[in-house]
Amino acid sequence: MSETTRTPLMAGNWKMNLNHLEAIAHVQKLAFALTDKDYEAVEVAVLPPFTDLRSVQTLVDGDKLKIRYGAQDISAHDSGAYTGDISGPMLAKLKCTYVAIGHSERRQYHGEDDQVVNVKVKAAFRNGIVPILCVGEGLDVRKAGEQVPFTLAQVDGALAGIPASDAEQIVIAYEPVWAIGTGEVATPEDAQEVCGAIRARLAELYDADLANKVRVLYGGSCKSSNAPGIMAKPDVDGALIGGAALDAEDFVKIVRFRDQAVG
Ligand SMILES: O=C(CO)COP(=O)(O)O
Repeated sequence: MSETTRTPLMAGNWKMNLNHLEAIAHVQKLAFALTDKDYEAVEVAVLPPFTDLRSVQTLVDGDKLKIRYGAQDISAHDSGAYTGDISGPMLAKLKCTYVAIGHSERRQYHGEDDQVVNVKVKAAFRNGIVPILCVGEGLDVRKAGEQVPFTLAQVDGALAGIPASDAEQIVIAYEPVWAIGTGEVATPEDAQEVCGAIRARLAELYDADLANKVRVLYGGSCKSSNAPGIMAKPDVDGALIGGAALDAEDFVKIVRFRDQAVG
């Protein structure tokens, strides 16, 4: 399938890093470096910890920055007795564009399964926030060669009951768990295999038009040195970046992946 109209999304997942003051400094660095040309070519987003979001919003609003931002998780519920949770209406009030859902660290450390991910995807859409749905296999699954069926089962689970009018806006990030924070990046071919399979599944679940609209990202040890090769693949429409997103210079280089030779 062609990549014709999809604008790549480069989203920095800060995970549990940078307090609200560091967040302001970091976004200022990005804002200083990024140009209108960058924003025309690529959509740029940051996903800071909850405690940073108000500061980031104030900076982005006040200076009319073109950087988008979002959260790393969302409650399945819109309000009530859910101690420690943050709701969709709260994120919408802070003008979050995106929310990451089902990140492997949430699945691993917080026991989130496909059913939980599904209700969180619904909560995001209910509140006008675009989910960045994270999927991907662990090393054992990869070694067994089962990465495609495993990842597609996660996609099926997350999208159960989601109408096409919502699904066409979703972003799906393929993040093989064995590549996250390990320095062991997937090859461009590995990324294409699963990202292409995800798009084909969207065409089956919905239709080819919708599948052609949805951005499928790669995540896992993505850096400026390996981004050009991975982004050159037809079904990879950007990246979800962890460690390298904390380095403003490298993150900006990833945004400018087209300026670099495919290595
Ligand atoms: O989990 C990730 C982004 O969500 C990827 O993390 P790293 O880029 O640090 O491997």
